[in-house]
Order: sequence, then structure tokens, then C-alpha cells
Amino acid sequence: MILIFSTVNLSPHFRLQHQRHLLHMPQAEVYLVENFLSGAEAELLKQNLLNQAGWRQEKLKMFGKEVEQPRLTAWYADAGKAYTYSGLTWEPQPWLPALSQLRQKLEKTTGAQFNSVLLNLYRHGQDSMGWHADNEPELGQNPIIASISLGQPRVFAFKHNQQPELKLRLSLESGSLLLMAGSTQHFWKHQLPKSAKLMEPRINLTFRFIY
Ligand SMILES: O=C(O)CCC(=O)C(=O)O
Ligand SMILES: [Fe+2]
Repeated sequence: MILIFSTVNLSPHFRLQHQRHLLHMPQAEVYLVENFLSGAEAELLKQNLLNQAGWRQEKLKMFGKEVEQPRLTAWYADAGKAYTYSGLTWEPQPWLPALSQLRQKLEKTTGAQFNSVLLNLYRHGQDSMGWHADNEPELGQNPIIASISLGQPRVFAFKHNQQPELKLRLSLESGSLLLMAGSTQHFWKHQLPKSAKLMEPRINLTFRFIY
């Protein structure tokens, strides 16, 4: 089988400029751009999205019981792109102007294309996301996931699927861009753990390309 994903390649320029692969992550291609947005831009965007995004509290079926997801979510995408995630199928909302602008900036910086964005709102330290890989079939073989963080810095963790000693924790600061590419989703899982500390809200945006 030949898979061609030419439209979503990262530009060589981005690869060179942001050569900082996170330390010791074999079989992954991960980049961190700490100041993708300035502090002021990130704060403005956070307020805008807190007020304007169509936040929803989704329920999931776990062992036959309905439980609320420990975060709020919103999903924006080009028309006709539905997405199945954790057993839920999302019908996209049309892009907010602030999100279109951010997509343009991201596409210009990375050379990759994105047609959807999942927003997560972690209201406080008890909101979280469990271990998973972004490996749904509609994301293609080696997806490029661009993750932008706004507001409260939170710990983000990676662990390797087969080698438990390979793990890494980093703090995702407001305005940062974490980019996962290549074979990352095949070999690593990631999570956003709960924190016992008192925490302000954080918004995370993961831009994706849905086939
Ligand atoms: O909030 C984060 O930083 C992670 C979000 C995430 O992993 C996802 O939406 O798939
Ligand atoms: Fe993820």
C-alpha cells in the first residue's frame, strides 16, 4: 500500500528553525516553540475563547456508566469534516475569526495544513486528560498535531508504549506551541494529569488535519 500525505508535510524551514526535539524521545518527532504567541496575545485569545467558543460538557460511557469528561470541549472544522473521538462523533462548528487567524499563522510557520481544531478547557487543577495517542484513522498515518496552550501552565507528560523508563514531563506555558509529528503517535502516549494545586483555567487547542 502506498500512502501519500504530501499536503501535510512540515516545511524543512520549520524543521531547521525548531530543531529542539524534546530530549530523549526516540521514535518520535516533537518540537516545542515556547513563544509562538506573546503573553499578551495568548491572554487576549484566552479571554476571547472563554467567552465565545461553543463549550460543551460531554459525557462518556465508561464500563457501562455515563461519566462527565473532566474538561469542556469545542470543535471547529471545515464543513463536512466530522470526527470521532473517544467514541463521540463531533459535528464541527464554523470557524471563529480568531481561530481562522491562528490557523493561518500556524500554517505559515509550519508549512503544514490544518482543517480542524479541538479546544479543551481545563477549568481548574482537577480537570485533566488521560493517557492516549492521537491515532484515530481519519488523522492519517503520521499525523501532525499542533497544540497551542493558553493560560495556566500545566504539566504535560509523554510515555513510551514499550519502554516504561522512557518518559518525560514538561510544563506547557501560555503561548507555547508543541508540535507532534512523524511516528510519535505510534510509539508514545501523552496525558495532562490532574493537579492538587489551586489552578486558573487553561485552554488547549490541537489543530489537526482530518482526511
Ligand atoms: O491539553 C493538552 O495539552 C493535551 C490535549 C490533547 O492531548 C488532545 O486534545 O488530544
Ligand atoms: Fe492528544
